[in-house]
Amino acid sequence: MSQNVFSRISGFYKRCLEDRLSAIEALGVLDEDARAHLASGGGLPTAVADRLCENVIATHALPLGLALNFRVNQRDVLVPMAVEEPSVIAAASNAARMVRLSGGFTGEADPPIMTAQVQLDDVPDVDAAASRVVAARASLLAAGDAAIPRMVARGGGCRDVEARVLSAELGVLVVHLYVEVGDAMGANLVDTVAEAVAPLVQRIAGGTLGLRILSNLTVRRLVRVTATASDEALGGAEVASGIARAIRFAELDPYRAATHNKGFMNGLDATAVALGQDFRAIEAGAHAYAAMSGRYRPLSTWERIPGGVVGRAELPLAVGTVGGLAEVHAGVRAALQLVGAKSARELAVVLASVGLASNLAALRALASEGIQRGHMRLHERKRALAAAGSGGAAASPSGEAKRFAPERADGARVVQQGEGET
Ligand SMILES: CC(C)(COP(=O)([O-])OP(=O)([O-])OC[C@H]1O[C@@H](n2cnc3c(N)ncnc32)[C@H](O)[C@@H]1OP(=O)([O-])[O-])[C@@H](O)C(=O)NCCC(=O)NCCSC(=O)C[C@@](C)(O)CC(=O)[O-]
Ligand SMILES: NC(=O)C1=CN([C@@H]2O[C@H](COP(=O)(O)OP(=O)(O)OC[C@H]3O[C@@H](n4cnc5c(N)ncnc54)[C@H](OP(=O)(O)O)[C@@H]3O)[C@@H](O)[C@H]2O)C=CC1
Repeated sequence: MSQNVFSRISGFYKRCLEDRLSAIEALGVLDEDARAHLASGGGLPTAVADRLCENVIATHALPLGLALNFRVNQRDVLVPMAVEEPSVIAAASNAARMVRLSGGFTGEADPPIMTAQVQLDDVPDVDAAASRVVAARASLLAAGDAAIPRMVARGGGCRDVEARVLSAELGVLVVHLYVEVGDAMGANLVDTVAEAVAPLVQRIAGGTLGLRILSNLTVRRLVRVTATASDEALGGAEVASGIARAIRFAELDPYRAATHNKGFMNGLDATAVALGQDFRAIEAGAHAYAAMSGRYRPLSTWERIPGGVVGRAELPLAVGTVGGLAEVHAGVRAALQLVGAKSARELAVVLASVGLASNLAALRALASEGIQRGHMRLHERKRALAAAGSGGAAASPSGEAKRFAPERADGARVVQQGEGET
């Protein structure tokens, strides 16, 4: 399968659904199963669903769309998003188009190091116990590695030990084991390590054993991305200055920072859902990191530079290209093929870039015309559907829900065959 896609497909949204799918199939990034899955409308067989969680009675669908125009570390990327909110995909595509004119997103992710926590209470002389734990580093790493031999064989495993005294008075000691998890998100692997090393940790430190679980604040698994956009692409110097002023607002005010970060997570979460990632874990880590300085802050900044703005974001991001749903959900497999990330680290950089794009699109709109024109124009289509009732089937003139084509501003239905890519 080819991975040399060209993600700048102008006017993609004006085509009908079948034409969009054909255009993507023609790129050659999907295998036969993924093509068949998407051509059949996606979804999940109930027999598979019945194995994924408990008490299953049906499946519950979301639209799957593609955000376009992304270029990340010199590679064009198609970004699948599973999301119900209108304008999220359009907005990310819009900002990616602007950033692309300045060369695209660049970024790097730390090695995939997860954190296992072991809690001990009532530890006598807790500072001395912490020193003993650190001194026993080699045997703790070996005990952890022994619990995950296949991960060690593929080059991962336990890397470091840290002892944190949370309360000297109460003798609360928490021991961290840092575990490299390859291309997995790693939660189950790390929980295995936490439970395996806990008895040894207790023998070394004393006290009463408590929880043995990963931390979702994966501070040794950060991703950093940056992007620039020119005044011209943004719609003028005033808009660019407005974006930089929006950052000052978010830095000064947690009420604004929460909305800023919601906008940042818009496309990131949608992509994480399409890719079968644990979005609860991603959200927990991102917001905990945003508050790490003691004050809740924006996950991204945009700074004025001559002729434009430069954006930067840093956040913990534990995602995987293997494990979780990757082997069992045909839609997730198709989404992973569309993104084409070769490793968990590469995937993390793509996801953080999507976050920065969502953030830029929202700030550009907020700093210029306001959010409502673009957002509500797309929201209206949903309202029309709701007014027509019965989830869309009744709204389609042919009675065929799948043949839904977007409406242009003039209300005409648009079905364009063979529209050229630019
Ligand atoms: C909505 C747009 C993109 C319209 O923007 P526009 O200026 O009308 O777009 P355009 O016609 O100039 O098209 C530019 C590009 O946008 C994309 N695009 C344009 N229209 C579509 C569409 N229908 N479907 C798919 N893609 C679309 C497409 O890539 C297109 O390129 P082209 O294909 O023409 O070469 C713009 O107004 C925008 O970016 N708005 C931001 C919307 C947004 O952020 N929505 C998120 C929900 S609001 C929220 O939750 C967060 C918030 C706002 O509270 C966060 C915060 O406060 O920070
Ligand atoms: N707080 C949280 O965030 C929690 C999350 N979870 C859930 O845990 C799941 C994620 O855990 P995770 O451990 O990633 O998933 P899995 O349990 O699916 O483990 C990953 C699997 O991938 C296999 N694998 C194959 N190739 C590789 C490779 N190159 N690198 C790494 N692993 C490879 C591993 O094989 P092998 O066994 O041979 O090593 C392992 O079986 C998610 O479903 C999440 O929702 C669970 C508990 C808590």
